[in-house]
Amino acid sequence: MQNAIATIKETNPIVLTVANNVTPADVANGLNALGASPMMSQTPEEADDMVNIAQAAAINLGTLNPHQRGEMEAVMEAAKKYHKPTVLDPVACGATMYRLRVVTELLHQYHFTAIRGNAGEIATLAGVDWQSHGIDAGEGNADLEKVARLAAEKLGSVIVLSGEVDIVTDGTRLARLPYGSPAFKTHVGTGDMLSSLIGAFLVTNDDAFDAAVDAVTTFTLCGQAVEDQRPGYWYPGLLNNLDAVTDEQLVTWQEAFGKEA
Ligand SMILES: Nc1ncnc2c1ncn2[C@@H]1O[C@H](COP(=O)(O)OP(=O)(O)OP(=O)(O)O)[C@@H](O)[C@H]1O
Ligand SMILES: Cc1ncsc1CCO
Ligand SMILES: [Mg+2]
Repeated sequence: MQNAIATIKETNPIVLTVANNVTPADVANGLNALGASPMMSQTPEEADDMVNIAQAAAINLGTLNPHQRGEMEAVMEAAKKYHKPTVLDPVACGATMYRLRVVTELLHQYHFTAIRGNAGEIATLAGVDWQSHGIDAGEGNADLEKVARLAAEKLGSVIVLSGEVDIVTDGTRLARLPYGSPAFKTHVGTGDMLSSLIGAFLVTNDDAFDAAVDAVTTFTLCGQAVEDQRPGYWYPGLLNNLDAVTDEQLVTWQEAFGKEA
């Protein structure tokens, strides 16, 4: 979509996030700065109503527990019923047997429009050998494009494999997006923010691949364009840029920061 950012700022789509308990404020403020309307809930009893009024839903596995799993299922049931786009953030899904079992079962039960994770998380979903490091990507020598494509083919979702270069693929189309900066790694939860922001962009475009490309491009350029990249200054700068960014500004930044990926 040509005017995805303007559309979000004009229409304020509600993005329901089943958040982890580490970064919910970051996710809410990131969505809010861009112009979307964040909403969080932990109660299965209201999941149907919540999804009904939301335009998209994001599920974050960060601090998964059995109660929250019930909430995730209730939200996904409602998303199916109301035809709302969904995003999964499979935080550290290979780190424990419990997470691996729950994510495997969730992916059997439900289809997600998009899935956003780091290399370790997407490799786990694709069934590729990789040494994750807790919530971080860790190390491996698999070809990340192949890993992302495999996951997309296996799950039928748009995959966003984030990192220094972000890879977006629906199994057929593939984009390598080179924007961003090391500062992203200094703030815990930038991945969680990106996952819920993808939810907002999915509302602007029926083509989930294009929507995910727009989301990644917007978020990473807003972070790269911050003048002072020191951790204590960078994060407020990121929020300032999400607040001020326009579709035109994005093109200007893309031309200024453009590099081969
Ligand atoms: N080395 C890097 N250079 C540029 N951008 C990066 C780099 N590493 C991560 N990013 C950006 O940081 C954001 C979060 O991606 P990352 O892969 O770090 O997620 P994550 O591991 O799930 O993070 P978190 O656990 O903190 O939520 C993405 O927008 C990505 O483009
Ligand atoms: C630090 C941490 N632990 C579980 S979730 C989370 C936030 C990053 O996803
Ligand atoms: Mg993460």
